[in-house]
Amino acid sequence: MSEGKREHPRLILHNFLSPEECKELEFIHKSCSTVGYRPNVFSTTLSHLIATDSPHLIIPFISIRDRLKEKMEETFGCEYELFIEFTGLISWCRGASIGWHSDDNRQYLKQRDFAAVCYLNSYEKEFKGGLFRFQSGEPATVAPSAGDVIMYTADDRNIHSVDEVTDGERLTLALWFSRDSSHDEDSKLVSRLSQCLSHQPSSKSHEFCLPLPASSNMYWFCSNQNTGFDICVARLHLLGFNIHSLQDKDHSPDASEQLMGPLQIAKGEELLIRKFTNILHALQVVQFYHWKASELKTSNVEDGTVKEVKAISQPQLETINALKSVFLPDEGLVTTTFGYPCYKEDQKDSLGLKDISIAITSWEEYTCKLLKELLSSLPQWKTYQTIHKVESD
Ligand SMILES: O=C(O)CCC(=O)C(=O)O
Ligand SMILES: [Fe+2]
Repeated sequence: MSEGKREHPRLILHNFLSPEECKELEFIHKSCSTVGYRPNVFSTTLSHLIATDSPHLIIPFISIRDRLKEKMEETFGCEYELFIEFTGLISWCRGASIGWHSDDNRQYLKQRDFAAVCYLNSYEKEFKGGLFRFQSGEPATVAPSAGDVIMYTADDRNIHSVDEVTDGERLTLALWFSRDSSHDEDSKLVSRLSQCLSHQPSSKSHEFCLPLPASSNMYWFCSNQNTGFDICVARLHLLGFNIHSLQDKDHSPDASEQLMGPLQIAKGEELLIRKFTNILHALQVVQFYHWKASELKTSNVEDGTVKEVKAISQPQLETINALKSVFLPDEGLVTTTFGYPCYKEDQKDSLGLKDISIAITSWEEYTCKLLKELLSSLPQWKTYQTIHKVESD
C-alpha cells in the first residue's frame, strides 16, 4: 500500500453495480421504506423486509452483498475475516446532511471496522447537493453516481461528511462490516427467516407474498413545521395515483386503519376496480410498474383490460378526498420533500390505470420467482448460518 493509502485506507469503484441492480433496489426502497433514524432520512433494512412479510425481497441484495464482502476483504487484506454487521437501503431527501464523523464514533458502533456505500442514483441527475467529502486525503470529494461504490475503514483515518441534500432523493445501499462474529447480521436474519417461513405452507406461498404494513407511525414523515404526510400515500401521489379505501369507516374510526385493509387506486377521473390487500400491496405493484414501465407498456391495452376501469362516483370521490386530507394534508410538502424534475408531469401521466392489470400479473410472477429462490436457498443458509448466493441446478 502506498503512503497515502495507509493513512487513509479507502477505495472508489465505478460501475460496481449494474444499472438494473440499482433500479431493482430503488423499486424495493420506494415500496418498502419507513421513516429513518434521523430527520429527512428513510430506510429499508433486511429485517424490516422480513417483518413486513416481504422476505423474498432480500434476494436481490444477496449477490451484491457477496461481491462487496469479497472485494472488501481483498482490498483490505482480511480474507475470510469479515462479517456483515448491517445492510440497508438509505435515502436522504431535502434537508438531510451529516457533519464530520467516523463510522465507529459511538460506543455502540465500535464493532464497525469497514463501510461500503453504494450509490444507486446520481448527483445532479436525481438530486442536488449530497456530495460526500473526506476530511483529508484523496479523493477529497465524491459526487455520487449510480453504480459506484466507496469503501473505507470505519475509524478516524476516514473522517467524512455529506453535504445537505437540497433537492430530490439521494439513495444508497449501505453496509458495515465487522471482524467480530457476534455482530454478524446473517445469523440473526437466518433465524428470523426460518421463523417467518415456517408458518407458511408452501402451497399458500402466493398469498404469503402480500406485504403487511408496519405500524402507521413508521410511515409518517414529519417536517420541521410539524406538518407531515404518510410516505406510502405520498409515493403513490408522486406517480399520480390516489387511494380509495373500501373499509367501513364506522367500524374503523382510526384513520390509519384505512390503509391497512382493502383499497383501490384511482387516477384522474377513473378508478381501478381491482382491489389491493392494503396500501403496501398497492404501492409495490405501482412501483413495480414504474420500474418496468417500458417493458410492460403494450399498445393494445384498450381491448382486454378497459373493463377494469370505471369512472369515479361522487361518494367515491368524497372518500378519496377525505383520505387525502388525513394522509396528505399538504401536497406541496410532498413535492418539496421528494420532488425533483425527474417527476415531470409527462412521466406521471405515462403511468395509466389500465396498464396496472398487466403490472399485477407481472409483479406476481416476479414475487413468486424470488420466493422460490428464497425457499430453495434457506436450507443452505441455515446450515452455514450465512446468507449467500446459492446456485440452482
Ligand atoms: O451516504 C453517504 O454517502 C455516507 C453516509 C454516511 O456517512 C453514514 O451514514 O455514516
Ligand atoms: Fe458515515
